[in-house]
Amino acid sequence: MGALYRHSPPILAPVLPPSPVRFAQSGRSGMMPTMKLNSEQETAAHYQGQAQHLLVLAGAGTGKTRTIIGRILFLIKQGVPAERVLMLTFTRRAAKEMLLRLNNEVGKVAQSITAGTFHHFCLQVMRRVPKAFAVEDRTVIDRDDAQSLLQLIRGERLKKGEKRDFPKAPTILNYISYAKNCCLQLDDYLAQFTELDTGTMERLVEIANLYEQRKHERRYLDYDDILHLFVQGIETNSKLRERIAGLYQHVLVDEMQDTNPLQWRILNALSNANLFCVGDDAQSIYAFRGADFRNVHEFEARLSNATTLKLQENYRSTQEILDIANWLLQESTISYDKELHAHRGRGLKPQLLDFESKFDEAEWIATDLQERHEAGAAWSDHMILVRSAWSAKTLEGALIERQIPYKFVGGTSLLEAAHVKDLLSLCRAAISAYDELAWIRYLKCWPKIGDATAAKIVQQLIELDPADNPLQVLDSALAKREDIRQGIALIQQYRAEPQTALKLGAEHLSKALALRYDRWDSRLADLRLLSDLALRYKDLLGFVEAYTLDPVSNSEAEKTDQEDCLTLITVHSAKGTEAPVCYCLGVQPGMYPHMRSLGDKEAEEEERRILYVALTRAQNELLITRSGDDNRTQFHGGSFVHGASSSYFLEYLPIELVEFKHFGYHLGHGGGSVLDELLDFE
Ligand SMILES: Nc1ncnc2c1ncn2[C@@H]1O[C@H](COP(=O)(O)OP(=O)(O)OP(=O)(O)O)[C@@H](O)[C@H]1O
Repeated sequence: MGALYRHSPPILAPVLPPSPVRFAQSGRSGMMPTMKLNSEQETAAHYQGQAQHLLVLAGAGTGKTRTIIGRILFLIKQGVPAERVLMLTFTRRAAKEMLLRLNNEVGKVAQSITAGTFHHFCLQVMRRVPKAFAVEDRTVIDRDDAQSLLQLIRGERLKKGEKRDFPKAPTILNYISYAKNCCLQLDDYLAQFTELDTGTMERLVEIANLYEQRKHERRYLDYDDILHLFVQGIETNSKLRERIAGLYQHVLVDEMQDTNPLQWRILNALSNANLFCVGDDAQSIYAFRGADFRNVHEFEARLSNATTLKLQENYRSTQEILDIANWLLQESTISYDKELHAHRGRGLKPQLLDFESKFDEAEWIATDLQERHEAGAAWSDHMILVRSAWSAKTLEGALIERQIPYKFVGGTSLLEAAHVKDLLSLCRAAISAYDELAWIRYLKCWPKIGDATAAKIVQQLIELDPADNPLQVLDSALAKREDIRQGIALIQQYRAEPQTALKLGAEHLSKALALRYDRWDSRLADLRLLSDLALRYKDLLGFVEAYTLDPVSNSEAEKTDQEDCLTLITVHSAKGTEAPVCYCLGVQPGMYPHMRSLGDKEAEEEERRILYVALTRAQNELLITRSGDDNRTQFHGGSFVHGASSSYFLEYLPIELVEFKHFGYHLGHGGGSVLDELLDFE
């Protein structure tokens, strides 16, 4: 248990409403509070019309989360047992937040709802009936491990001369993953979407087949296998499908625009239930993972008895902020058919700020933040949106220099840190004798164990009968290494108490790792944090799987301890978030759209949607900053002109939509140039 949030303990005490309403036919006693919905939201949340399936097509900030929660509250009020409700979200964080809000509204009954990502849900089902899906004893591996395995096979199969120009392991994994999520055969996918020559394609398919075989032998499941095997299981076994589909009366899906064709097949299999899918086609930004927003556009055509409702009233932002977002979508060749209206009315014009260099840009933002804070604003009222962790480096430098507290969301995940992976390897090795990657990593943590010894032991482990304990192998092959044996024995003993297992495992590994890593004390603190996160899990496998599927970022894990701080966030992590003051950093040519997508119309469109997500996070103030620190970019009549990027999204931005300032290098912070007065010269 544990990957989903079904039986987690109540996180917040239930808040009782002023005017109690009894549950209708559920037989439960309890209070039913009212949550304010506008008429569009209410029409969707309280829908009782003819259609069985509902698509709620909603713009940014129009209350999608509120509407899904409103729907669940309504269903419970109508007597639908909470355990018959399945809620599928895009991230674990979203599921957790929604359950918290439901918990606040209806108390403990919320814990009976099944909620999580598609991957969590499928894995949870497969763990209940492993034989039916042929996933007994299979360990989930993350992308890093999947890459290591592919790299191993690539190294074995390719001759020396071949290696240099052949696609690398991460690229091969992307191909395999994309083809699986889009339900395509790998060779068809390669022929259709890549320009590889026939020979390379054949070798690649051969390597991919070996990868599948090796995963099978080592009893691994990679992320895509989870969905793939689930779909295979339910589509080939009608009894199984009926049993699973029969569990739920209502299936609610958040961020529908980011579902892929494989996920669509899962929804299709569950469509005996009533589907309630919420999405925004203008926020579809995961095409690189196979997301297909036709799942939204073709919803009614693909399902019989389906209808669409719209939410267009935005509660987050002022009209000036929405005007620029609306303009951005209108410029597209795709018809998003969306015009956001601000419920809050008018406010401040967004600012478009040009800097000579990214250093000026970072300095200016840091100063601006400091001034706002000194004037009484909380740090947490501010959010800075960036394309990638890398593009935020200069800004981070400026924040650190001025001691501005911030948390980074979307950065390196805690589970990607080497020492954390070491501890998880110990856990995985103790759980499965066949987990080659985990065993090699764990064994090599210890002094005097190199590749050759580790490989020898792994070979013996792989030949072990499933009923045997791997400790037998250690006893004979490493008789004198009590340190190595003890780690495995400890974890095996505490498998049902993950928090204790991780705590004792970390202490035990300290003996080996303290010599290996610098700043061991701070690394040990990460390991303790991991053990704290395991508190609400009932078994170690559940914990390891949940966090392998959706790694927690350092900053997310620390969030509870952080007091007031600003948020630095990648746009891909920013969906569903908002802040009174938002800075969109680096919105210059070459970034929106990104250089690498130029010329590919679909990819450029996705870049437009990324910018749309970024702009629509702001509640009161939006500051769009850009810097032209390379010589290819020059200031020219209100917008940048960039040789390689005529499709720059803000190239023809109507100047009246923003308050424009250009900060010359010599001007410093706080002033535009008198030359700006020439900007409206026709
Ligand atoms: N009916 C309402 N009355 C008051 N405030 C509302 C209402 N509906 C939504 N809001 C507020 O509007 C903001 C945006 O809502 P929410 O985050 O649910 O939107 P969303 O559609 O999921 O946005 P996005 O997809 O852009 O992340 C939140 O602060 C929410 O509390």
